Amino acid sequence: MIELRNITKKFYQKTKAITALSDVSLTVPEGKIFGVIGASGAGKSTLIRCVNLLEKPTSGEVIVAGQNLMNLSSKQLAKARRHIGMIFQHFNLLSSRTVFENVAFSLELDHTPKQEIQKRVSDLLSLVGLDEKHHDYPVNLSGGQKQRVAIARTLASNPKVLLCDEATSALDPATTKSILSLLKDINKRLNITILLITHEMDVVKDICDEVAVISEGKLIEQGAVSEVFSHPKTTLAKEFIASSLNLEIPIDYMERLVAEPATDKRPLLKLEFTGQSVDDPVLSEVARHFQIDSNVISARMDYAGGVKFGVMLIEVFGTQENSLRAIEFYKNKNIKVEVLGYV
Ligand SMILES: Nc1ncnc2c1ncn2[C@@H]1O[C@H](COP(=O)(O)OP(=O)(O)OP(=O)(O)O)[C@@H](O)[C@H]1O
Repeated sequence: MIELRNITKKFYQKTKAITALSDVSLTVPEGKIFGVIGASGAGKSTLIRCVNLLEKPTSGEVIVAGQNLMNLSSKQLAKARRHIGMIFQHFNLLSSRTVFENVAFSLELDHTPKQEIQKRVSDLLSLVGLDEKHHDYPVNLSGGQKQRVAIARTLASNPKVLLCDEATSALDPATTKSILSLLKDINKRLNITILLITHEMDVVKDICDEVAVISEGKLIEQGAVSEVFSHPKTTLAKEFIASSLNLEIPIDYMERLVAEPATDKRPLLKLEFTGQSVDDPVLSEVARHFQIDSNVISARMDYAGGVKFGVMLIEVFGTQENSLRAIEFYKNKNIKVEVLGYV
């Protein structure tokens, strides 16, 4: 549904050329959700803006729904863009129009009959969960509600493709979840292909089928989410995965933590489960084999694309010799073990 072929984008500032994208190629199959993740300045916004030619690539091809957008006249491009919806981090609603009028805007421009507009907008507002808000103005809505209006507005023109430019970055975690689940729902129900850019691995984990990692204008890794989570090849992909598994040592453990073993102290271990870790009941196996008891201090286990991964802090009770054997056992199961200290 979306194909970028060898896209390069250069910006020129006086005599200086900045290469924002360098030979980027990606394919998003129909009905899929594809995420592009990268740090600030990596080229994400430029990439997504190239898909509807808000930025014209310096070279390369942009093919959406079988049409090579680079070859179209401006009139043809305007028509093709109607099938490419876009939502933004800061919603971009018209503040002088009500929720209803914002969603109706593109239909009015199209001279859609009034009755039809009434029905279509009501259906869309119902779809995004805003039945009660027809006559409210954007200023009186929460961030999540504003993004729902923006989604309804873009759906009004029956897009085949939805581009999401950091659509949840201005929202709190709970609202982010609800908007992501709305996007997933739209993707499934209306078979709309979604390309999103984000700097948060959680967004990718929650809704994407496929992911590409962008760094300094280049796609350095891409594949199915399960594949990238289970076998990340680049350091950057590993860092993004680790960032979605951030676990901190609780303060009272931190206060007791020392670097060296002592008779009255127990090891505090961090166990990291990746897609390569063996999916066995390891805590109870360690208890049985090595007479080691484990106290789980905190844990964050998750699934992405059918792969279990996560991180766990455990306090280990047992002899020093058995603790070392348990650590070896975990390592043999491809679980990454770090001795954080002794508590
Ligand atoms: N209009 C422009 N003129 C000159 N340079 C630009 C322009 N737009 C982007 N750039 C440069 O291109 C590079 C990529 O920028 P881009 O905004 O695409 O990154 P990003 O990954 O979206 O970053 P962020 O997450 O901070 O928005 C940066 O070095 C940026 O300074």
